[in-house]
Amino acid sequence: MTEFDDEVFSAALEAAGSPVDQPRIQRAVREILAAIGEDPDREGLVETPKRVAKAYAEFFAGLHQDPAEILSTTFAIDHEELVLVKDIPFYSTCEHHLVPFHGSAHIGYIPSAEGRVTGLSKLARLVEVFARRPQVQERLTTQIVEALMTHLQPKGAIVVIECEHMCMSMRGVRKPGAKTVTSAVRGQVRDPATRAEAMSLILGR
Ligand SMILES: Nc1nc2c(ncn2[C@@H]2O[C@H](COP(=O)(O)OP(=O)(O)OP(=O)(O)O)[C@@H](O)[C@H]2O)c(=O)[nH]1
Ligand SMILES: [Zn+2]
Repeated sequence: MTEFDDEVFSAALEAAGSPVDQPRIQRAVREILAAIGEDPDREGLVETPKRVAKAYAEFFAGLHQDPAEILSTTFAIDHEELVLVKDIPFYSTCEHHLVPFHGSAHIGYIPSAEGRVTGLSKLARLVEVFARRPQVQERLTTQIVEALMTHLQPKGAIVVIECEHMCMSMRGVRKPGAKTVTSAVRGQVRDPATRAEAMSLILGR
């Protein structure tokens, strides 16, 4: 967790009066500790249910945030071609195993005919809204591109996400380092030349 994430999400949770039921999570975590054969009352674990509840409120804060609000700030700029923010790092939680998957998102769009664009940071915030939920990578990718299309009404958009899934690294098949890449492309970015330009900008390190 970077300092940036900590700062942004603690502030967001406080402001929103987090609707995550932390006492309920605490009770469940205490049960899990007992179920694995640990002593939930030993010194090192006594505060753990509280810490986990707080962490879960942060991991799943996106369930209570509205993408429309994030993309509501737009301004007109005379730019009719691709705008791309790449290498946006993020952490999400696999909905099958409740362990992290993490990696980078790359988001591009071609502004609407009126040249309405949003602030670049809003694209990174959009990733956080959908990543901070129980997720699968394909849905995360689609939700981001659909939110862009709905709320910015651009001529087209592309989202590419590259992740390592801890459920494939630390358990199960145990293949650390394996990367999953997903993409979703809409509107004019589907045009082969535009799509190729976007992909070369994304992949050119
Ligand atoms: N398509 C997709 N699959 C995912 C994602 N995250 C986790 N999975 C997969 O979800 C599947 C769940 O499979 P199950 O057979 O129900 O669960 P499991 O017995 O824990 O599976 P293993 O991981 O193979 O041990 C696994 O193959 C995971 O790799 C994701 O974001 N997208
Ligand atoms: Zn998983």
